[in-house]
Amino acid sequence: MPQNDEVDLDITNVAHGGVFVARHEGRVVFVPDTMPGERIRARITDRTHDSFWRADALEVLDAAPERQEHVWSAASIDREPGSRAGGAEFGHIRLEHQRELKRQVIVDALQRMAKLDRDVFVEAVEGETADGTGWRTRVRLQVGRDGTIGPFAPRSHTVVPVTDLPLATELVNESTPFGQTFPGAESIDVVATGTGAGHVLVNEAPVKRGRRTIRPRQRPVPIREVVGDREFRLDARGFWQVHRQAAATLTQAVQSAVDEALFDPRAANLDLYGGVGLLAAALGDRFGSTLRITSVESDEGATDNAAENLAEWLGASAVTERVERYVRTLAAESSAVERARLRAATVILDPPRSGAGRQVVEAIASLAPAQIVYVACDPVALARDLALFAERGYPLRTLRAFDLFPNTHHVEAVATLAP
Ligand SMILES: C[S@@+](CC[C@H](N)C(=O)[O-])C[C@H]1O[C@@H](n2cnc3c(N)ncnc32)[C@H](O)[C@@H]1O
Repeated sequence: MPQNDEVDLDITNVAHGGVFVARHEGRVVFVPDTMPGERIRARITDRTHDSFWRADALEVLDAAPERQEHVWSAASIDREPGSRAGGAEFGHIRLEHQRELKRQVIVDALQRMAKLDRDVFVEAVEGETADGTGWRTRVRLQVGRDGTIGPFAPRSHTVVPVTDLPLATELVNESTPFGQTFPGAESIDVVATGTGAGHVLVNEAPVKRGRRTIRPRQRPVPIREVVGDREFRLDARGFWQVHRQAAATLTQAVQSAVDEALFDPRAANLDLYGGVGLLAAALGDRFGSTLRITSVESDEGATDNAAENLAEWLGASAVTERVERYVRTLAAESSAVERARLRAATVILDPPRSGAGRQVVEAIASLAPAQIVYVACDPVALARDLALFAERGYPLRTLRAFDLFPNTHHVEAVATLAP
């Protein structure tokens, strides 16, 4: 019989964030490591919210037909919840069904937040492995008090030592110093480039000086990545798409998301949250040498690299600025000529997980561009921003989704918006 906080739960739905939904005593309970259609034994771990509780899955009583042995034994439900490795929340679900659940999360977010009845197909990337392993080119491992490295257990700061990283590429696994300790460090990043170089970067812990917390300055580690025939320079610690096929997949997706009829290479095109210029280059490769585009990014090192990566387009430039501020200034201070160029523009938008938000959406919409291509790594933030854009005259035209993060709950989407 279940004891104390232990309950038997029927799992009915998938929720955003890698957890699943059950009901208990009239409340929603969020549980990881299970899936819809299962009956599980769970332990309630968090009763602090009125509207929902959280629980850990302890044992599967009735398994769904889509359950498989976890692709990463370190994350298996056979382990105590606190010693399961985080970062592979869907690894116990067959890959096809993971995509179906991601589809449901997107469709649900669009319905709830944007009042849109829209289906979407979650596409596998070209050359994906049968079990969705071997794709991560970048991994951050946390360092425990004793210097041990590993991922955190989900929703905790407990480091789980591991001996392999199945989601990562072979080169990441070969480069990872499993079993070594890094006393005093906060984390290590293992980066394997598409050009075949493996890097281990040690991130020193921040130091306290009085009330201030000072992050040690890290020297840049220049690396190269290749997409098709094009080479990109970047810092190993800087942003780069994580799946070995992600940069190529998003390059093609953005190229085909742009409506040629609405595209003007000489307009004041924008690549917002531009990183090292990947998506500006995607437009340059599709629309040619006359392309005019400004890539806007808050990280100065990335912008320096973007300027070099985009050097072959005379009309391309890279600006270090927060997007909120950049678009607000454009909206407030552009001359009549600049405004006309902005009205003809295509705006690419690839924000971090939190999305663009109201301020950025309002400023972009007030520029009245010809079209917007929104690249999103969070379906809920995307749906919220789509609602804001639709209210301002930019309804959703096309939507594609890509499984760029197999065996995790994450999913990427590319949307085109136009009046
Ligand atoms: C999802 S990445 C996209 C990068 C690039 N489009 C690519 O595909 O490689 C988001 C980028 O936005 C930058 N960023 C985050 N918040 C920002 C902000 N408020 N303003 C400008 N850039 C920001 C990050 O440094 C990061 O490079």
